[in-house]
Amino acid sequence: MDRYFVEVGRCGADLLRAIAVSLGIDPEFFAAKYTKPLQRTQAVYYPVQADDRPADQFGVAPHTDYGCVTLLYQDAVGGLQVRELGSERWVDAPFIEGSLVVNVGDLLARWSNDRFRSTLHRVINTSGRERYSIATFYDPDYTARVDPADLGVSAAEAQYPPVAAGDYILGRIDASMSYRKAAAS
Ligand SMILES: O=C(O)CCC(=O)C(=O)O
Ligand SMILES: [Fe+2]
Repeated sequence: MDRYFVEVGRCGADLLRAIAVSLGIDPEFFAAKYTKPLQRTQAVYYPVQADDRPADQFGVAPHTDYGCVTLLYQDAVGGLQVRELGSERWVDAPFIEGSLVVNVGDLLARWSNDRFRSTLHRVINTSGRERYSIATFYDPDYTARVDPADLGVSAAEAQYPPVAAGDYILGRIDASMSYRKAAAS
């Protein structure tokens, strides 16, 4: 797992170079924002879900990830679905040997002024088998300034003010926790 953590982080850094090139900015732009990245790599276990489960029972309920990019390794069981933009359609993201699924998160959407859009996704494991995945949230330094202007967004176009990456991500985590607490009380 230690080795996976390091290698998947390298993969995330390469991916961000490609994203920088696609935005027409310095390929090393993100490297300077990832000197002590907020990288969380976690294994997730999904028990078997019954065929007659309630409609609101998910392995993971529909959500977007909070940060910049998520690199997901999944096993061959399947169950990950992504929502097609502009439609109500859930599309399977099946296991492909030797591949990682990449999700754009809300912070990259914000940074790029929505040129990159975050991907709504969910997991429903109706395979009858247990499922495992390893999700890596590859996010910038806590103090990295996330300013759309640095990604070539003009002041007139910018929809989001600058924010520190860690403040944004922690704010989102706190909000989801208080929502859960409120729902439980
Ligand atoms: O395990 C998966 O396939 C997805 C996990 C996920 O979406 C998440 O942890 O944010
Ligand atoms: Fe996710």
